[in-house]
Amino acid sequence: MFITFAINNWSPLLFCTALAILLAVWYWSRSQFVRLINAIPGPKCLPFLGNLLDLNAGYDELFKKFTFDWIQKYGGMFRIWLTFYYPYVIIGSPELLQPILSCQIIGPVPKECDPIKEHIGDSIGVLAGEEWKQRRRMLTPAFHFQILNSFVDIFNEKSVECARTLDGAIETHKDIEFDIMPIMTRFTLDILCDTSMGRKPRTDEKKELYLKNMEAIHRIHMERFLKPWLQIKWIFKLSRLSRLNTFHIAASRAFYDQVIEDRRQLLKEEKEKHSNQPVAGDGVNNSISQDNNVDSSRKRPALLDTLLKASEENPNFTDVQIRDEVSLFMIGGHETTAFTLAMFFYLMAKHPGHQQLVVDELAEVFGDSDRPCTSNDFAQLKYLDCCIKETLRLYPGIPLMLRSIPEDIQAGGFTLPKGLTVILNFYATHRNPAVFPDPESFKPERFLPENSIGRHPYAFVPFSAGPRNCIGQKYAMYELRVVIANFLRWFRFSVSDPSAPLEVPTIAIMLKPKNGVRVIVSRRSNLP
Ligand code: HEM
Repeated sequence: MFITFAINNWSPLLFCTALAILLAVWYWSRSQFVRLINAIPGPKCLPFLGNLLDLNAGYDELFKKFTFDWIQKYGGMFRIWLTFYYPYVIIGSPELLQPILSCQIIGPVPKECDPIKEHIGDSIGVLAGEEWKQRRRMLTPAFHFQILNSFVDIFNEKSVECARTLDGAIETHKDIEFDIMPIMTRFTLDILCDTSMGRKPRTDEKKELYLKNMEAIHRIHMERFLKPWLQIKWIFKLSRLSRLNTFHIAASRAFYDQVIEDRRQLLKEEKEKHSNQPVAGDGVNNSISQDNNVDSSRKRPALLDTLLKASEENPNFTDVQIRDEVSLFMIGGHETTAFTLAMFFYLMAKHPGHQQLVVDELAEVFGDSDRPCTSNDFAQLKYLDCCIKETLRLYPGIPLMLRSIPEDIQAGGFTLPKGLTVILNFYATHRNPAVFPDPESFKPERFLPENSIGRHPYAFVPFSAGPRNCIGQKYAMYELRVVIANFLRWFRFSVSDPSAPLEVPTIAIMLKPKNGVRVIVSRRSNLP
């Protein structure tokens, strides 16, 4: 009786609500925005659900559809609908990437990045427009080549330390494959802490804790990407994941705060010491670098100094903003390089002929000397550079990038309307057979100058391209060259079955090896 009463009394209201929703959907579906998106080819959509059922396939299946099946079927660009309301356009060809990446208007990051924002706050990675420009201008000097040159010593010192760790692993595993990814991750975190923050994290325990927090945060982000309802803030807040997220973010922030406090304290002490001496040029960095009585790690200008100096000059640049930048540098700067190093050694192990060519080149440059690698050697390490590029082509650490279209953009005869979220697929772009024939094969020769003539400038974009490209690109290349030049002089990498197909990594915001990066490591020569 109650139900009959409710239906009788509420049915006009229900009817009107349903009609209003249908009208809104009809109006929306006829809007210019939707018509422009639907002009782009893509898989068939169901009413209201769009491609939701196609997408309910797990990361690996979805990544395959985005990278191979649909990109090939629809010719480098396709659209999908998450229900009738959320469209995405996936782009995987150089010609179509160019107008988006080269756009001079730096738009806001898409709403899908909100979960990441909770961690990296208002750092350069999420700023837009004038704010982004100012921050980029402020941070760029931190990557000046003189500063990068001063980091080469750290790359060399840390290489020796990591080589000792690898020696221990060789001893334990004795000619059997083992996963080098954890060793590379700790190694690049150590390097980043020394170069960016000017002091390594106090204990291995703190480092381990930090890495565990990062892993947990990544897992939570990925779960939120795959489950659209978890992107609705209030629903997420009710979930157990939200409490875990808050816990892990707070723990990683405590780590960053400690690093910042340590460096600030050190700078203060140095400044006090120098208060009676004249200071030339750029205050903070020089006051440290001119002191010959302090140990070398204290003398080096750290990337963090740029931020601390900016906060001294501009009180609007707050401690929270410094911490946000530190968090982005820490995330963007060590996992990407760790993954690239591990995949490089894996590819060398799979291709002993190519490994030998790099070793021969190193012998030409270094002879029998065990001297450290310097930036003056880089120009001669041509084949090594080709191998690094081929590794980044096959395994770009950041395979997919989300961008919000800041103004209507023409691409491939279609209009991408302002406000649309596009997914730039670097993984697919790097596997375009028209640009890179036999794309799944490791062929470093593709990057020899004579074989690169006429290649589209957006065909190889592991560090993205255009105004918002990776600010740490040169830093990463310096680090990769020095570490590889050292390790391939000291170690030999191999696998038990070179004919097995190449590893297909999974995606967890960045690329991630599914079963670790398993290689056999043996000694080639003594450490210096
Ligand atoms: C192999 C190593 C690396 C790869 C493949 C890589 C890749 C990328 C890519 C694709 C982007 C663009 C992301 C976007 O716009 O959404 C980016 C941005 C960025 N990267 Fe890297 N990166 C690497 C190393 C580094 C290092 C070593 C640092 C710092 C020390 C760094 C710091 C940053 C920062 C701060 C941004 C944001 C730039 C901005 O928004 O203006 N990266 N990186």
